[in-house]
Amino acid sequence: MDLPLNHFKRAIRSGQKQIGLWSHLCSHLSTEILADSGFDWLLLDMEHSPNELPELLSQLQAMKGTKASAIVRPPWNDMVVFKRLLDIGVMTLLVPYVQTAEEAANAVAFTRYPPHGVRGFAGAPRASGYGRVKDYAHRCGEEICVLVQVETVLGLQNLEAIANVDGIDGVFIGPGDLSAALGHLGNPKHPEVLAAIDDAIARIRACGKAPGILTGDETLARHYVAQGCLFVAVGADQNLLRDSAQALAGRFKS
Ligand SMILES: O=C(O)C(=O)C[C@H](O)[C@@H](O)CO
Repeated sequence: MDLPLNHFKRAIRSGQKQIGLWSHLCSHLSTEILADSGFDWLLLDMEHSPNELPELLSQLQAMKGTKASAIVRPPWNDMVVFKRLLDIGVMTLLVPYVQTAEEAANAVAFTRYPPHGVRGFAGAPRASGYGRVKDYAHRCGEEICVLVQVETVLGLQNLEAIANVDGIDGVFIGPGDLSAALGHLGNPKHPEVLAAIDDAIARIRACGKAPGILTGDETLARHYVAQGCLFVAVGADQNLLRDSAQALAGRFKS
């Protein structure tokens, strides 16, 4: 068996935009439906959704063979969590709350086997096709993609240092947390936040790395694509479900 290719990593490396959807629902059934809906990637969230390893594994299985790439956001920049996610076959990680180059370098090291990093070795994990991918241990670093999330003032100050860390493939700006950090909690469309995001996108691009973002506002999403964001989440599954369920009920009950 050959090492599986990371289509998302290859796409952002070659400058192709990737449109995604944020997934909070923690369900292999809804993930299976979403994965064949036309999105390039789905973000399976462990930071702000009640996803644990068994649910996540079912969602990865549901996405197998679909056109959408799985990106997993672990709850924290944590070696042990990364090791378990990589073993079950996660190929792309979005690491929250990275503020310094050192934290970015740690995130990369957690995904690489020695001597390039500190990932613990498992004999035949799911990621290696249960041992059928013979060169998995030596080659997996080529396909593993590390995206870091910058969402604080300190992170913005260190943006170039973070983006330039070897092994960092992209930098995602967290508009929600960044707006809070800039004193505009709950208002990611405040002019100061929008200006900071545009500036960050340009700086990430200047480092030759892929910028990414999330917004449910279609006009803003198109603006971010035009600014050069290469991976843009344009909505979230729980909001789609909430809005369409509420609208359907409303049409009959009002
Ligand atoms: O700061 C942000 O914005 C994010 O990190 C995304 C949030 O977690 C959330 O809006 C996802 O629904």
